[in-house]
Amino acid sequence: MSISLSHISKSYKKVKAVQDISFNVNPGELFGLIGSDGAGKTTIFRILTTLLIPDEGTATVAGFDVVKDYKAIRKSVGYMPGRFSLYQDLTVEENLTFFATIFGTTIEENYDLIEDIYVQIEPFKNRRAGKLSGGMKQKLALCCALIHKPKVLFLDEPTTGVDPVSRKEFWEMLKRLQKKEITILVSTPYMDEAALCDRIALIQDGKILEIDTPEAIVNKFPKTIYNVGANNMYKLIQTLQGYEHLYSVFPFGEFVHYTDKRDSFENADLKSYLEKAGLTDIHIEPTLANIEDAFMELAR
Ligand SMILES: Nc1ncnc2c1ncn2[C@@H]1O[C@H](COP(=O)(O)OP(=O)(O)OP(=O)(O)O)[C@@H](O)[C@H]1O
Repeated sequence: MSISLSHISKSYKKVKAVQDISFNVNPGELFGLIGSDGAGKTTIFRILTTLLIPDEGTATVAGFDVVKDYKAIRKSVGYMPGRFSLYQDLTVEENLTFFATIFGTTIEENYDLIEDIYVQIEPFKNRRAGKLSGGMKQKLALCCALIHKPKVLFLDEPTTGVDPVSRKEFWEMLKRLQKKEITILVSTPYMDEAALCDRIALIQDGKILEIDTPEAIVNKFPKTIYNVGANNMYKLIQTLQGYEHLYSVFPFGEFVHYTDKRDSFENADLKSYLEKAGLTDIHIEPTLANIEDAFMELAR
């Protein structure tokens, strides 16, 4: 097992940040921690990277105990924290040299691991990190986390605040790194990114709601979902919330995702209810559940 947590809990005074968390990550796996702000993701990362001691439970990374073997872990892992991992006043090249030096290595020694990513920021190697775009900062931070060839890579919300094109490129980079036998634990609040992981843990209020492959989590969704659209989205949601057969309704792009309490749902019933409320251009059709639907259902 590359990462193993067993009944980990941590509180900050009265705030129970994580409660009784257990999961394992297999060698070479790309494992996602999926949850919104305050779910406890950063606390888990800080425990696994030995920056925080858990109140209860045990955890190992690359076979080392996070409390007893903290020095060995620090040498074996790469950590890209959500914010502030770069020295803003140092240039791109100086940041990378700094991280290589503190790990007793050089850029040349492990260049093959970062080459794909570094070539994209090399034209700006003399620019200060503080003057880079979000996407470039993220690539540099990833290079810095990789420069000592870690066995396990921790990426805490690496794509938050990054544009959609850079996000896509970033995930393609992670897939390539995975082929180089690096185990990756990544957190994200973006549900579309969850589908790109081998397995995910859905986390809310410091507790795990579910752990499985993204496909299995979606397949377990217990109800048929309908895409419902109409001329006025706000009024549509309000009207649906007043419908006696409603089970759930969530906005989803140009439609809402609607589920019904009944086993035998009739399109026509819902359509006439919406028409009576004055809505027009009504559209109702079954659709497939996604991770966000599964998350909402588990969080109910
Ligand atoms: N140093 C601290 N002191 C007090 N409370 C804290 C501290 N750090 C985190 N918390 C609280 O613990 C809970 C979990 O926070 P954590 O940062 O682990 O979540 P997160 O999922 O990483 O979210 P975010 O993306 O907002 O960092 C939150 O309620 C947060 O407010």
